[in-house]
Amino acid sequence: MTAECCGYPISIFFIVVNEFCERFSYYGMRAVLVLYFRYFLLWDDDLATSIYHAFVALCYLTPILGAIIADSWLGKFKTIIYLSIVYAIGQVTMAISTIHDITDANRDGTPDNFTFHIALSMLGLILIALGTGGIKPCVAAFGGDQFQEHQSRQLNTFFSVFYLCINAGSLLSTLITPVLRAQECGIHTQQQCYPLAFGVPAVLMVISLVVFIAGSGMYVKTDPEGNIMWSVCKCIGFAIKNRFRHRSSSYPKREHWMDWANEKYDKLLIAQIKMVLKVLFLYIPLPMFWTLFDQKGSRWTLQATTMSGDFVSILISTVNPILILTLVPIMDRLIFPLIQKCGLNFSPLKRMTVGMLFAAMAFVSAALVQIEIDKTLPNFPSSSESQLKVVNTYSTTLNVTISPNEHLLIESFGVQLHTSKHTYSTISCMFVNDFSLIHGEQWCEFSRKFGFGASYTFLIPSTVFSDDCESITEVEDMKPNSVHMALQIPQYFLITTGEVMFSVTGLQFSYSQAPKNMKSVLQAGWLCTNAVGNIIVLIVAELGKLPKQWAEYLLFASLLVAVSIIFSIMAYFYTYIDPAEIEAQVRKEQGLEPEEMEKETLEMEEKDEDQKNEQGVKQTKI
Ligand SMILES: N[C@@H](Cc1ccccc1)C(=O)N[C@@H](Cc1ccccc1)C(=O)O
Repeated sequence: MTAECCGYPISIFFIVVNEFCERFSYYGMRAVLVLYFRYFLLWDDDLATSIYHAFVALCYLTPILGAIIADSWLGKFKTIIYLSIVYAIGQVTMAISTIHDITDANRDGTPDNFTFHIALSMLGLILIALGTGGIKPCVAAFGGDQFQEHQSRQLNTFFSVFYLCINAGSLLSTLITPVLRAQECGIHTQQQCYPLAFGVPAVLMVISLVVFIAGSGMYVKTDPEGNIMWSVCKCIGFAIKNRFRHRSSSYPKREHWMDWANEKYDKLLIAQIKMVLKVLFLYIPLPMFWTLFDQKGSRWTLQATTMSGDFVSILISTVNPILILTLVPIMDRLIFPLIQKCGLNFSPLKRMTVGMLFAAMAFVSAALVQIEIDKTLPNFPSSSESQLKVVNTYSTTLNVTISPNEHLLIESFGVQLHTSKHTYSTISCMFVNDFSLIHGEQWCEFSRKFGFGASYTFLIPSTVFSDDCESITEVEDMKPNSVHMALQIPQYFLITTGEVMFSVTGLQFSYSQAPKNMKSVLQAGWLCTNAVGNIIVLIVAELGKLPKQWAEYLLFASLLVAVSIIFSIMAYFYTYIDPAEIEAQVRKEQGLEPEEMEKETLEMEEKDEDQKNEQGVKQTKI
C-alpha cells in the first residue's frame, strides 16, 4: 500500500519536482548553447546552428536506448539514477568547458586553446544527450507506475501536472540563464559569464537527482522481466519466418500475423507485442505534427525578425511555456469537462486529431501574417531583372526620363522619374545604427533610433564644412519593419492549443495502452515521432524551399490536414484496450498464475538456448 495525499501517491511529488529541475537544466542550457558556440568558440552561424540541431536530434533519439535499458535490464528506477548521474556529469563538463581562464595563459580574455574547449564541450553535450534522452521515457512511465488501478482519474491529472512542471522549469530557465550569461566574471579578465549560465543548469541537475533519490523509499518499483526487447525481436522474427514458411494456401489463415509465433512463443508475450505494434502503427502519421510544431523555433523566429516590436528573443522563447501553463488547466478543468457534459465522447485519439488541426490552423495564420509582411518588404531584383537607383542631391526636384524596360526595377530618390507608363518616386541606401559622422574637424551628431529592417542614405554636401549639419539630408531607402509582432500571437496560441491536445494526450495514451513491461518502450516510441518530425523539417524545409514563404506555410498546413484525416481513419479502427485486463485474460486462458507464467517464459528461453547449443555442437562435429 503506497502513502497517499488527496488521492495521489505521495511519491509523485518527488517525480514532478525531479522533472521540473531536469527540464530547467535542459532548457536553460539550450537557451545559451548557440550563443556559446557563436561568441565563445567563435563558430560561424551555420556551424553553430548545425551542431545545435544535431544535439537536439540526438536528445530525441537516445530515449530508445534508455527505454531498452529500463525495460530489459535495470528497471526504470535504477536507469533514471544512473543516467541522471551521466547527465549531471555532462552538465558539469559543459560548464567547465566554458571557463576561459583555464586556457587563457596570456590573459587577453580569449581562450588560447580552442581545441580543449571544443573537445570538452562536445563530450559534455554527448553525455547530456545520453542522459536527458535516456531518462525521458522512463520518468513519465515511472510516474505512471506509482498509480493503482482505482486511480485512473488521478493518473490523467498526473500527466497534465507533469507537463505543467516541464513548462514551468523551461520558462524559468529560459528567462534566467541568458541573464546569467550577460553578467561579467573571470579570474584574470572579466568576460560574459558562461560558466554561471551553464553552471546553474548543472546545479539544478544535481538537485533533480538528489530529489529523485530522496523519494526512494516511497516508490513503487517494478523490476524488468528479463531481456524483454530481445524476446520481442526474436518473437517477431520467428512469426515472420514461420509465416513465410507456411505461405502456401493449404495452411489455414491466422487471425493476426503475430499468431504465427504461437508454435514457439508464449501467448502472453504475443498478446503484448500485438498491443505495442497496434500503437506503433498508429504513430506513423504523427511526426507530421512535430514537423510543424518545431518550425516555431526556426521559421517563426525568422518571421519575427522581419516584424516590428522589442524583446523578440524573450517573447519567442517564453510564449510557448506561458501559454501551456495557462491552457493546460483551462482545458483540463473547463473545456474537456464541458465537452463531456455536452454528451460528446472526446476520446484521446479524437483530441490528438483536433490538436493536429489546430497546428494546421496555426500555419494558416502564419501564412496570413507572412502575406502582410511581404506587402511591406522592399523589392529586390530577381535573377532576370536589373535594378537602377537614381539619387538626386539637389534641393530641387529633377526630371529624369528612362526608356521603358520591363526587366528594370527602378528606384529613385528625390527624383521625378518618367517612363512612358509610370511615374516613380522612391528612395536609396545605407546606415542601420546610431552613429556619429566625422567630416574633417566637424562633428555632426546623429542621435536617433533607426528602425529594424530599415536602410538609410545620408547625403553630405560639401557645404557641411561651414558648420551646417542641417544640410545633411537623410533618405529612408527601405522602410523599417512595420507589421507588429503581436500579429504572431494567434499562431502561437493555436499551435500551443494544438500541443496541449496532442502532446499531453499522446503522453497519457502511450502510457495507458502499453503492457506493463513495455511502458518505457512505448514512451520512447512516442518521443521518436518527435525525432522523425525534426528530421523531416531538416529535409523538406531546408532542401525544398518554395519561392514564397507564405506558400510554404500553406503547404505544411495542407499536409497536416491530409495527415490528420488519415490519422482519424486509423483512429476510428483502433479499439482502446486495458493492457492489464488482456494480460490477465491470457493468463486465465492458459490456466497459469503469474509466477508460473514467468517460469514458463524462462524455460522457453532456456530451451531455445539449448537448441542453439546443440546445433552448434552438431555443426562442429560435421
Ligand atoms: N512546450 C514544450 C517546452 C518548450 C519550452 C520552451 C520553448 C518551447 C517548448 C514542452 O512541453 N516540451 C515537453 C514535451 C515535448 C515536446 C516536444 C518534444 C518532446 C517532448 C518536453 O518534455 O520538453
